[in-house]
Amino acid sequence: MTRILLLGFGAIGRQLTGLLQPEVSSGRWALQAVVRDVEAHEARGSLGVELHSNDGSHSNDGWRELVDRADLVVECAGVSAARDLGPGVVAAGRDLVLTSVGALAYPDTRAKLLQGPGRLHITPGAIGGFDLLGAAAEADGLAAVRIRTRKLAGSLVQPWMSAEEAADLRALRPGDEPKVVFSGGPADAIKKFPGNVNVAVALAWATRGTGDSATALERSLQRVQVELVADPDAELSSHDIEASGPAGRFRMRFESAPSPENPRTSGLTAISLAHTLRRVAKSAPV
Ligand SMILES: NC(=O)C1=CN([C@@H]2O[C@H](COP(=O)(O)OP(=O)(O)OC[C@H]3O[C@@H](n4cnc5c(N)ncnc54)[C@H](O)[C@@H]3O)[C@@H](O)[C@H]2O)C=CC1
Ligand SMILES: O=C([O-])CC(=O)C(=O)O
Repeated sequence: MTRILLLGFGAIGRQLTGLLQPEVSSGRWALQAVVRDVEAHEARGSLGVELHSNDGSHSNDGWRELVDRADLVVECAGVSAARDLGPGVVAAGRDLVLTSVGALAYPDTRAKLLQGPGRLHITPGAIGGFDLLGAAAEADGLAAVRIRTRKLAGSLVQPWMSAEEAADLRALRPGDEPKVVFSGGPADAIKKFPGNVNVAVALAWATRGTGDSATALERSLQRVQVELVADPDAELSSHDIEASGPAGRFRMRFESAPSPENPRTSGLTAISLAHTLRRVAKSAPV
């Protein structure tokens, strides 16, 4: 039996649990989840997952024991939790699947996550096409990589915004002009919108090319250009990717229904994560 420990049991963790029922009900996989407040989660239904509470600190004994007993840890809690708790997982020799890929944009976290001995696996999440883009990047075939993400305005409101900025976003109504809320690189984007642009860092990871992973990712983060748009007409969250260079010109568009539990998150993310887990479990590289 493969013991999988979920860090976080929100929209992605709960949808993932449903998607993994074939493995769970056959007894091949067992799921546990670390949450902030067990009682609150039990009130929503634990979906058969054994829940444990965590005070958010990596020195918590309960958390360390759970990690030691797991075969695989799956982070789906947010960039901050990934930065706080992810490095300890790989240091303990456990494989970690990262959903909050934005954690890799922070050089100190990146160094620890890539240091091992546990292996780090990155889910493509809400976007895809990484096989082709990765191949082109490895052949030095890409010179420019761009991603434009559109989401409903309300899902882009952040705690650091002024009351006026937040109110302007919330006031956008269908038919109003879309508003660009960020334009720049993935490392700045993820600091400002940690729950919305993990895909931009994942795209930088996918197109990092060859060589030492940490150095290659840093270079790639400089190349990727991100635009984040609040779109009052966006029934679906969308990601438009454009990459070009000596290998050619590639355009991809991903549109997916937002998760009913968390409108910041595309429903496709958990679907992609389930696929990543199945590949990791078979030890195929993802
Ligand atoms: N790679 C991708 O394409 C995408 C990545 N994401 C990432 O996935 C994260 C989770 O997304 P959702 O499930 O939609 O968010 P959510 O807010 O619905 O669920 C996250 C859960 O994790 C819990 N949590 C946070 N810190 C914790 C800790 N230290 N210990 C235990 N539990 C903790 C929260 O209380 C919450 O219940 C996002 O914050 C984002 O970083 C989200 C969408 C796409
Ligand atoms: O789910 C999405 O559409 C993308 C997202 O939130 C992220 O990358 O953080």
